[in-house]
Amino acid sequence: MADLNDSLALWPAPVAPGAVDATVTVPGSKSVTNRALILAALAADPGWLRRPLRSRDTLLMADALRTLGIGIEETVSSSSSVSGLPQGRGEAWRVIPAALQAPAAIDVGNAGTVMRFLPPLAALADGPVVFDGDPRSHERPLHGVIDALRALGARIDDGGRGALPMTVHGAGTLEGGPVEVDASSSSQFISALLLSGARFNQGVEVRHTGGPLPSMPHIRMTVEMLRRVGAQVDTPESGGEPDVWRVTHGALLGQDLVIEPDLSNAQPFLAAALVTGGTVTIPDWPHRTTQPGDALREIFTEMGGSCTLHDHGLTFTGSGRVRGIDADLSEVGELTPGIAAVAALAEEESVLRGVAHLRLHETDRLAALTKEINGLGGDVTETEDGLRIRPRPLRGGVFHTYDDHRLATAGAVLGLVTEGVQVENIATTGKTMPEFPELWSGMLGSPVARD
Ligand SMILES: O=C(O)C1=C[C@@H](OP(=O)(O)O)[C@@H](O)[C@H](O)C1
Ligand SMILES: C=C(OP(=O)(O)O)C(=O)O
Repeated sequence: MADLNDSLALWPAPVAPGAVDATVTVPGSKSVTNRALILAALAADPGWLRRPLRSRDTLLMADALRTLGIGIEETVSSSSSVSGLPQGRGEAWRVIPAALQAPAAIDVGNAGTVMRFLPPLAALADGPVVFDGDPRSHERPLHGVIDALRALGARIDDGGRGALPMTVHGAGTLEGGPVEVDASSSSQFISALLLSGARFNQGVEVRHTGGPLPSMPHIRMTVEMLRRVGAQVDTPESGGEPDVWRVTHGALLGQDLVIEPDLSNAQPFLAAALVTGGTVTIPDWPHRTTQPGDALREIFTEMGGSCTLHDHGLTFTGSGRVRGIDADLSEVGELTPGIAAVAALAEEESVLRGVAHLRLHETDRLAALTKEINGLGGDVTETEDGLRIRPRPLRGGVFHTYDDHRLATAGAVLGLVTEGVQVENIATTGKTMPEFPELWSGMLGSPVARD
């Protein structure tokens, strides 16, 4: 698969001149921003998103909602309107809900959140909504959303593929009610149905059937954000049945929400501290959060660092030693590429488990990490549900990224301590962090390296 991409630009990954020592302000969370946009669009009154992430995935979501008739106005708000926000960082989106318009055509790019969270909302529009995206979006699982919406009363034309492209024939309302979904290939099936569920006539009761459900923190994020806008949500954790989530029909409130920094996008910077024996501070690290990236405090501590959560953020310090890890990453799958990069630089073997579903992410992440780390001289083997990584001295070479932002940042981490790593298409980080090259150079105290 690498050869197809060889024509894309190569980015010479900078080698760290020594232990890094930096403060890195990470942009807003993709997962929180795209949930907040959906909830604001479905609310009974206007709302605000402060410090939203502006990246390919969130701009696709905002554009799609605009196409459906939702007003989204961008403003640069002054610090006075949000207490505690420094001047100049207060960009905000004002979201003005409206009746959902169709016909409409939506580009999902390769954003799981867009391709899965929007179809339930489109079923509430009055007419056909066509969904399409990058070639990879046709391969990513969507059957859970399609089958569930059909069972809840929607008409969907997917040519029998159970995947994109497809047309959701919105009827203005959706009956809703109980539905079974096998969400073992993506937690986003559950989140998608819950996010719009309060607007279905009977609400929604989603029962997961099938193998282990990945990415539980992301489902908790959905539940918590729904409750914040006034939805009544029953969950296994609140005394309900295992694997069953229920959202009661009702109006959602417009809210004023400050988006947390994206802790999964903080990962490469924390990894930089770990592999160089340096220190990185991430301002505004939340003291309580549902983001899976919060698990990095524990995971990277086990891998050799230490951290302090203080009033201004998180400070993470590497010890100069990088330890191997044996970890079940099913709850935090999106952290796997970054953990794999660190593991390739460790002193002992690592085994990463519980992440078979990563084969269906932006790319087949297990195959891509194996091929690319081994291409630099590493020793990675794919297991049934993850990776076995035996550290070996690495050498320079091209690190292909397969349009996967997290492969690109993983390559940058390897390049910090390996001369001559060239990351192909660093611009693919624009999916969730367009400013990655600048932030990386800034962390290293050097001018911006551009592809
Ligand atoms: O709901 C979300 O915002 C996400 C859920 C997870 O998806 P999967 O459960 O498909 O892994 C995660 O990997 C993705 O990056 C974001
Ligand atoms: C899997 C990811 O994204 P998506 O929302 O497209 O599923 C990711 O960001 O690691």
